Amino acid sequence: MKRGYPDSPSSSFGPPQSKRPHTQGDAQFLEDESTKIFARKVADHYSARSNQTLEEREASPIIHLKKLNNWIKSVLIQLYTRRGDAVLDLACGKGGDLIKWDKAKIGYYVGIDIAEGSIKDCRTRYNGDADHHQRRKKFSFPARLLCGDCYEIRLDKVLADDAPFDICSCQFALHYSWSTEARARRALANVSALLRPGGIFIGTMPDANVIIKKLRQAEGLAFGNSVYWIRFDEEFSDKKFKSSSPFGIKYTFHLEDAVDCPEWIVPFQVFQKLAEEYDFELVFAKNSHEFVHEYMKKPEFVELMRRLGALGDGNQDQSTLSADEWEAAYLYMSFVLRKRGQPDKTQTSDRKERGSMHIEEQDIMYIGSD
Ligand SMILES: C[S@@+](CC[C@H](N)C(=O)[O-])C[C@H]1O[C@@H](n2cnc3c(N)ncnc32)[C@H](O)[C@@H]1O
Repeated sequence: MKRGYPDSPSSSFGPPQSKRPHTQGDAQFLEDESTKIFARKVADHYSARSNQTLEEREASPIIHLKKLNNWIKSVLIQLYTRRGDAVLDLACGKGGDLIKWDKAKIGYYVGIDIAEGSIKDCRTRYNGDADHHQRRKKFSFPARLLCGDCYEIRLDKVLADDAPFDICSCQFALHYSWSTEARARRALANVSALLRPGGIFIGTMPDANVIIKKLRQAEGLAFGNSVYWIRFDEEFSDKKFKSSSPFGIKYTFHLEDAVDCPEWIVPFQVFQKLAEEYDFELVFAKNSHEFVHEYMKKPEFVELMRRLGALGDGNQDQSTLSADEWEAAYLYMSFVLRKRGQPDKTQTSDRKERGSMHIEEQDIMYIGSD
């Protein structure tokens, strides 16, 4: 078996090192502190991003990429959600997917995010007054919002009455859990504990194989184009990644008009093995380019793409993704995991929905790690 970092999907990063000896005392304290500092940095970055007006959004240099990513999320949601499903939206952000869930006719929604500003925006959007120009009709499902670190806190306790969920979605956010093994495990343990047997975990995250390949092709430690750049820390100057330490591989990611913060590589094969430990089996994993090619073969998703306008409407609007946006899309992949087991059809859910149809500011629950 090839050791080291995988360049191709068939290579392996080696098994997760669950028994890796932890550094003791001061070193452990410093590691914990720096993990907290980075989590705060990520939270502050997203919290500070204000809600854009429709005009500002349309003027974004990556508007077509945003629309393409919305199409990918919509496809995932439409493929795996059934009417009445209870949904856990991990790192829900400003609630950009609320309309998608509404279209899928879900029955209950719980959204959690570490960024207070984003959760507040999500509340405003859910209550129906997010868009300055458009007051949309009320959402048809009750919801609950929480603010906290999903990769630190045990959510099974916090959400004991809301579980089990039929589907969990973590869009463009799971990589923030790969700063340490403990956080990556907490993320998977949380999702596994809250999903029902047979429940589905969908997500989109950076494609480690593409990023590492581009790093190795680059002259230095940075690469990118007019819409994004990625820069690795000096400690990775040899561009070699040990299979024994697949966590904490940090880089800085800048995406025009969207992201500017530390992120972590998620070697997919390690992720898959780790997920198996938490009772997940892989349904599929696809780079965004492959995803587009595959689902653009289906007329309903072609029509959805036309309506969202990522590739222009094929009619008057000929505007489409730029080559640089298409290259940035290549940095991402989507995955679908299924929690092992069969749903118990004889048993009705004993979930006590705690959401409401209108969320007051004081209804947002702030959760800490104790
Ligand atoms: C790129 S945004 C995606 C938001 C949303 N899922 C979407 O697709 O529109 C990443 C989100 O992850 C959230 N996030 C990052 N680390 C987190 C953590 N430890 N716990 C909860 N949310 C986190 C950020 O605050 C941000 O809202």
